[in-house]
Amino acid sequence: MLELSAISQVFGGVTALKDVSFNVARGEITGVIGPNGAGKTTLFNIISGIYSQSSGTIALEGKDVSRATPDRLARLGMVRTFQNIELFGAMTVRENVMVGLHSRSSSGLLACSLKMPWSLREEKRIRAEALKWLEFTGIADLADSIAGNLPFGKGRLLEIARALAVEPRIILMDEPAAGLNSRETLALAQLIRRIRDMGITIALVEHDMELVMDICDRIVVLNLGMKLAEGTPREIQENHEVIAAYLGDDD
Ligand SMILES: Nc1ncnc2c1ncn2[C@@H]1O[C@H](COP(=O)(O)OP(=O)(O)OP(=O)(O)O)[C@@H](O)[C@H]1O
Repeated sequence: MLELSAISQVFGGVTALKDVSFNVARGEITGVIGPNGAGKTTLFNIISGIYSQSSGTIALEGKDVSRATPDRLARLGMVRTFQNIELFGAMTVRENVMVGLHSRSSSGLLACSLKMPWSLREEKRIRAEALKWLEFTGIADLADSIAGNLPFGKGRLLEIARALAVEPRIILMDEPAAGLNSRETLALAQLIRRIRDMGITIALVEHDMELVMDICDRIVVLNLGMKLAEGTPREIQENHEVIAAYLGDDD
């Protein structure tokens, strides 16, 4: 689904990533883990088109997307969520999801805001579609609440609902469990599995080891900017180099 080949990133004199290669398999949950400063965020910013890597290539479903912008990646079916949730705080929960749907609709945001007759029908369809994704993520009862007033955990679910609404083929999740309590983290694990079971590929960066070991089909471990190991959760848990890297981490 997603192929990374020899990705390197140098910031000034600092090598943040060196020759990192791995594949994210279609229909699987792939976790990227590693001690602080390992290069996880940098790698995610490169994959999602926010940074342009110093060298190396990226292919999405066989298409070269090495220098693709986030917009182009979204058109090709790749979306991401952020560690620091990015929502339209003054809009309602439902409107936040509708924004993504409008960007794909035929009548567009302008026609809808002018309330053109054909766009009213489209608007109704989009409202219903948005509600469907709020139901899927379990926050439909909050549809008319102002997004900026949501508790953090619900905000994260809204961000995921908005990402799903554009019907991506792959979702990148940047620390989806950050800031969640243990009950919310368990619910998130179930939600992520349900997304995978719909056939959507998932790649995530995450610090919560229990969550990663629980939900990931495969795990890639970065350390000091390099790929240290790759395998099933069990293989990673038993890998001595991985254990040593984490014991050396004072996180
Ligand atoms: N914009 C930047 N400019 C300079 N150096 C950077 C930049 N971004 C990251 N780095 C450096 O690259 C290395 C990898 O950082 P990165 O944030 O990707 O690690 P990480 O694995 O995400 O860490 P954490 O788990 O703490 O979030 C670090 O040494 C960091 O200081």
